[in-house]
Amino acid sequence: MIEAIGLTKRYGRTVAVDDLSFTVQPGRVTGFLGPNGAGKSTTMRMILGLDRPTAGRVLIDGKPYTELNRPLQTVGALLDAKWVHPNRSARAHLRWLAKSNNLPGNRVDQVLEAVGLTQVAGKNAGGFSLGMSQRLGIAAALLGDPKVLLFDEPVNGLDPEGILWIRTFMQNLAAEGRTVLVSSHLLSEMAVTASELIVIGRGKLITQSSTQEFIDSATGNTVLVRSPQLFKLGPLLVDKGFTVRDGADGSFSVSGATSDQIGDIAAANGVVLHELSPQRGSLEEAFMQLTGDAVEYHAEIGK
Ligand SMILES: Nc1ncnc2c1ncn2[C@@H]1O[C@H](COP(=O)(O)OP(=O)(O)OP(=O)(O)O)[C@@H](O)[C@H]1O
Repeated sequence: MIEAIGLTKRYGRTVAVDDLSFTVQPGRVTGFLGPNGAGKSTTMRMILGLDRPTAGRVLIDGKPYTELNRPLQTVGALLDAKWVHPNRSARAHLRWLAKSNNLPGNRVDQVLEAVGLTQVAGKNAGGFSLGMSQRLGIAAALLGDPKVLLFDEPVNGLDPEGILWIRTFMQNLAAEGRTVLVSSHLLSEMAVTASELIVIGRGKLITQSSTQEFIDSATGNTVLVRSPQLFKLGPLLVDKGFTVRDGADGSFSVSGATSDQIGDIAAANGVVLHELSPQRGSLEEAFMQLTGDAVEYHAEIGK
């Protein structure tokens, strides 16, 4: 478990992290979301003892990182995947890491296998694609078999196959009972990866909730309805107290009703439906609304 309590970091006059409190539970993937500059990386660095909080604290299984007896066996992190000696093979890189951290050498082949790099373990890591480098970074994070794992923007720049691989891998790590915290500024990716979300903006907590709750509160319940008999259906829906708005191409947008309710009313009144679709597309918009004021740099239109 990770616990941040009033965590604060100032760089001169910049408040990168501002009185942030949250908990990250084991057994699930927790997404750490926020626009660029929100303070995600700074928070992760403080969790890992790479930066000192100006105020507050952050604990891993009840202790600050600097007080952990076996840090690499407690927490593993993927911060910058390109951090590897270019002329060293993947296996040599991991052996060196294992040796310098007093970790058993037999873990190297286990973690190479776990991330699917066994076949290329003898090749120079400098020639690895971004996806392979990410896998090597994850292998390094897993060397100490830690119960807590942090991933900072792990899918940035990856192709769809690489994204899917990392997503599944993180979910499997959580299913093993580990604590998995993954930062991203991509809400749509987090929506399918994480079951819990911590959303920050300008260093402050905006919300911590389950992903489902976040999506439900973000999207509301608007349903798009297309029918050649909208003139008949519209008044029926209004009578039931639902709000009906004209949409594009002669469609309706209905608020306050589920698609089941609308379908039932249509069927009971012999109304033909051509489309009945719950609108979930506004997830990114909801994220923008929530974090909009918290974006550090807005693009200046017209420049
Ligand atoms: N070493 C530093 N010195 C001064 N300011 C810093 C330093 N590190 C971060 N900041 C500032 O702190 C704020 C938060 O930055 P941080 O990198 O933690 O955000 P982030 O959410 O990880 O953003 P991104 O998604 O762009 O990586 C920004 O205003 C940034 O400019």
